[in-house]
Amino acid sequence: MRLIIRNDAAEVGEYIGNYIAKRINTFKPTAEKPFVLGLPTGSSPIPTYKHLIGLVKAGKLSFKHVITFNMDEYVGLPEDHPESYHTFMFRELFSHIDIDPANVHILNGNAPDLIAECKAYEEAITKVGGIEFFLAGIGEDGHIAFNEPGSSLVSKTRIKTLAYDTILANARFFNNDISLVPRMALTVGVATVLAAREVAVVVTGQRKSLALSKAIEEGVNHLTTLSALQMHPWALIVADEDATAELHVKTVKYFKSIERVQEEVEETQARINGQVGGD
Ligand SMILES: N[C@@H]1[C@@H](O)[C@H](O)[C@@H](COP(=O)(O)O)O[C@@H]1O
Repeated sequence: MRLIIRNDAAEVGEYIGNYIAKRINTFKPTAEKPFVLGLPTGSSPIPTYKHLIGLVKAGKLSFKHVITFNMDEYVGLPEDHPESYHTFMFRELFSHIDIDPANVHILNGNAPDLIAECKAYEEAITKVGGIEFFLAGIGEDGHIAFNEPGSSLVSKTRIKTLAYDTILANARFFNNDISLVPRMALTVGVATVLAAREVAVVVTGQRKSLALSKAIEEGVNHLTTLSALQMHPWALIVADEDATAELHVKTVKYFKSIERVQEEVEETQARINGQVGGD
C-alpha cells in the first residue's frame, strides 16, 4: 500500500483526479473494452470530481467508454431526493462530463426486492469483467462504503444497518435532524472493493485521522474496515496533512521518503526511455 500526502483537500483532489485520468488514458478504453470505475459519494471526493470535470472540459479526458458503479445508496430515500446518492452523483459529476447515463450504475435503494437488487449488482460487475479502479472515501470510524465496524471482510453487496455514529455524521446533510437520516443502506461489500484491480482512497480532514492511523498502523481488523486494504495488492491512500494528525511521525516520514524514491525511479526511467527513443 502507498500513502501519498498532500497539503490540503484541493491538492488531494488534483492528485487523484490526475491519477484517474492517467489510468483511463493509458487503458485506452473502447466500446468493446470499457474502463470500469467504482465511485464514492461524500464530501471527500468532491475536489477529485471537480478536477475530473475540468480535465473533461479541457479535452484531456473522456468518459465515453467508462462504466461506473457507485459504492452505496440509502434505502427508502426517493431517487430524486436532494441527498440521495443518485442526485449527488449527477450533481457533482455525471451531469458535467461526457458519460453515457446507460453506463452509470447506482444501487436502487427503493427496489421491491433489495436482496435481489444486491445480487444483480454483483452480477452486473462480473458481467463487465470486474472493476478496474475503485475510488473510495472513509467514514470517521474507518468504514469503507457503508461497511460499518464489524462488517465481514469478505462481504459482498448487501443491505446494511447504519452505525449510530454514521447517522450522526450524515445528519449534516439532513438539516442536522437525525430523525431524517435513513437507517439502512445498500452497499458494496469489503470483498467487492478488494476485488477491484486497483483501489484508491481519499482521506481528508482531521476528523478522519484516527481512522487512518488504525487502518494503516494497526492490523487488519473488522472494526476499521478500511484496514482490509492491507490485503490488496495495488492500493493507494491519498491524504491531506490534517488527516495525518494521529499518525506517528515515523509513518509520515516513511511514506514521504517512499514517494521521493518513487519519483527518482520514474525520472530515471523517463531519462532511459528518452535515450532509448533517441538512438
Ligand atoms: N457511505 C459514505 C462513505 O462512502 C463515505 O466515504 C463517507 C464519508 O463521507 P465524507 O467524505 O463526507 O466525510 O460517508 C458515507 O458514510
